[in-house]
Amino acid sequence: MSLQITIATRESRLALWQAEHVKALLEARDHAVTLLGMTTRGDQILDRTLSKVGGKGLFVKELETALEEGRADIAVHSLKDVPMDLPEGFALACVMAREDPRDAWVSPGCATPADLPPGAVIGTSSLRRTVLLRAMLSKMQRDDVRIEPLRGNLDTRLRKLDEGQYAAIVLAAAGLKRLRLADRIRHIFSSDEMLPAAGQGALGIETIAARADLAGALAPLADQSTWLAVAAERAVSRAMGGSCSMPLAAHATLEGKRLHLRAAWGDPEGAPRLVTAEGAADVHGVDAAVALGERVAADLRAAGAR
Ligand SMILES: NCc1[nH]cc(CCC(=O)O)c1CC(=O)O
Repeated sequence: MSLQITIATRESRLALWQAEHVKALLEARDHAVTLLGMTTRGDQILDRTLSKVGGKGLFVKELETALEEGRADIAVHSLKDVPMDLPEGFALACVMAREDPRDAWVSPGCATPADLPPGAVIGTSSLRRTVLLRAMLSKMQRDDVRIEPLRGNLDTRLRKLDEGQYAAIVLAAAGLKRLRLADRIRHIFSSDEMLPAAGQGALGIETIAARADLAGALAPLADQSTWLAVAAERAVSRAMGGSCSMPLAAHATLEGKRLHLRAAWGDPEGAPRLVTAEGAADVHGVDAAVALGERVAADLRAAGAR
């Protein structure tokens, strides 16, 4: 059955690309789709790091209000920005196939961190990237390198790099690839070098939980392997306190039915060291993926993560 579907979306270039992507997929199945663009608190606060102003919920609240008031039917999110527990009455109806989950190094002058000149400044505001970079730089005996805050949408961050405020910045490869900015990438960190954030690279579609009428339209967009991987990753985050503003990485990969999960935590104020944990399990459903995530989180805590 063909439906009339309105998509609530933020208005950054990346958010609009993602909403247009979902629109095209739904239109290909004969649904009539309209976009409802909106500005969120998270888009307006550009001068402070997100963890200090309330975290990622800031990017989804206004979209949820539009769903609640019936102004939109679905909201498209970068899954990384979606809180571990949605407010009562909302559901993550669909997780789509993941883009590249890794982090990218963007720098006009330095092919990798090893090329950084003395005293160089790297830009990032993510606590996860900060603790992972600190650990990496410490191993390289590069305590001279500074890591400084970098906020704003992708274009803003690239502009600040081009203006010379930073020697390099670290961004999600997925966002750069979606906006055809992959030519800016000098190096993609392997997950051994820099473990990705829970949900990085995946898109999630949120609805009011009661909207069973949308299930048929959304089912063809869902990707079961991504769903299992991100369920495990998000279970680590939830078990570690649920906050998205944690210096925490969690990344899972599926080989057949075998789900491998790794997690890392670093103390932003402490020594530049990482606490890590990993595990694997045969998964036939989301419960086993979540159980693996909880087990790895318990190991991470036992190893000293807070
Ligand atoms: N926090 C902002 C955000 N949310 C999702 C992405 C990238 C795309 C993705 O992970 O799907 C980004 C930009 C970045 O981290 O560089």
